[in-house]
Amino acid sequence: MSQRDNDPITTQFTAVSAPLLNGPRSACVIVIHGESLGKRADIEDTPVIIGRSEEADLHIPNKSVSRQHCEIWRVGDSYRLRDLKATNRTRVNDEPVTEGELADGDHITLGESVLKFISHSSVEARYHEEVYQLATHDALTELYNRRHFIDLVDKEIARAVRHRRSLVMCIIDVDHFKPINDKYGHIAGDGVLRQIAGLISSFVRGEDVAARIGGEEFAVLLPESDLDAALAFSERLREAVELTDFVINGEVQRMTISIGLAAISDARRERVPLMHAADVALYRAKGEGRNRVCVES
Ligand SMILES: Nc1nc2c(ncn2[C@@H]2O[C@H](COP(=O)(O)OP(=O)(O)OP(=O)(O)O)[C@@H](O)[C@H]2O)c(=O)[nH]1
Repeated sequence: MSQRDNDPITTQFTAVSAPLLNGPRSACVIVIHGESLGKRADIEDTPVIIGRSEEADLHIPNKSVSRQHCEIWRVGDSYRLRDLKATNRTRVNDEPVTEGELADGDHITLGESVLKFISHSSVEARYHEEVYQLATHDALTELYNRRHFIDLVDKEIARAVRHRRSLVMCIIDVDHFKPINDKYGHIAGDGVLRQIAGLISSFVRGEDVAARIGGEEFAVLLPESDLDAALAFSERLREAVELTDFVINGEVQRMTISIGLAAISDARRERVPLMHAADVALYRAKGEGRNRVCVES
């Protein structure tokens, strides 16, 4: 170490770390106040619709926001906003607008929510992205957390019902997990949960939504899957966990999971009955001996 390194008044050179440079490259809008805080939409080649509708590109589920409140699109190097005849007219920097060009840092007010327009990659955009990541993901497994999963399930159910598409909920619970904690400790238990989450991630497709919804409970929502496809997915995952060597403190342990499945139907067009049905199936899988997949028809 040189003298300079020890000098408390010398500023040390710091290379800008990669994550800071890898922030969003396009313009984006970020919710900075109100419902959906931290949510972001990038504005690329297609217009971005912001509103309360579950199908809006940036979905803000608050009554003060119209179903389709405003849209933002790119024209060459500039970005424009148009109010979509919202009940609470869109305001930019507190002025009501019908249509106009946006400038970096503009505040867009939609009812009780405030969004910020950021025209290019910036440290601030990265900061908001990290806040959003923390708010929506489970720190241990990096899967979605329960709260965000619930938001996404509501959105996917609305879409499936509207387009008359199938959708299946899988609830996954680790079998006899408590003895692992008791024998090896909580930190080793966390490692097992991370490994199981990794297996779940490796089995899901791009449109599937995987989350950790409780201590040793996970869920996967399979849009556009019927029960046969969901059953095949669940069996593959169950078998992969069963065949995995979990090395804990140098000892090989085998683990199993139980899975409950339920598809949307006329009686299950909302999240609560759908998740309840998958839970009933999971409970049956546990009761019938664990390490199995059960379906609630
Ligand atoms: N390591 C770790 N353990 C957790 C976490 N969250 C919950 N647990 C533990 O998960 C265990 C769940 O135990 P139980 O609900 O009795 O279930 P189980 O032993 O898996 O038994 P079955 O589900 O009936 O097969 C408890 O020991 C909890 O302390 C966590 O974040 N990390």
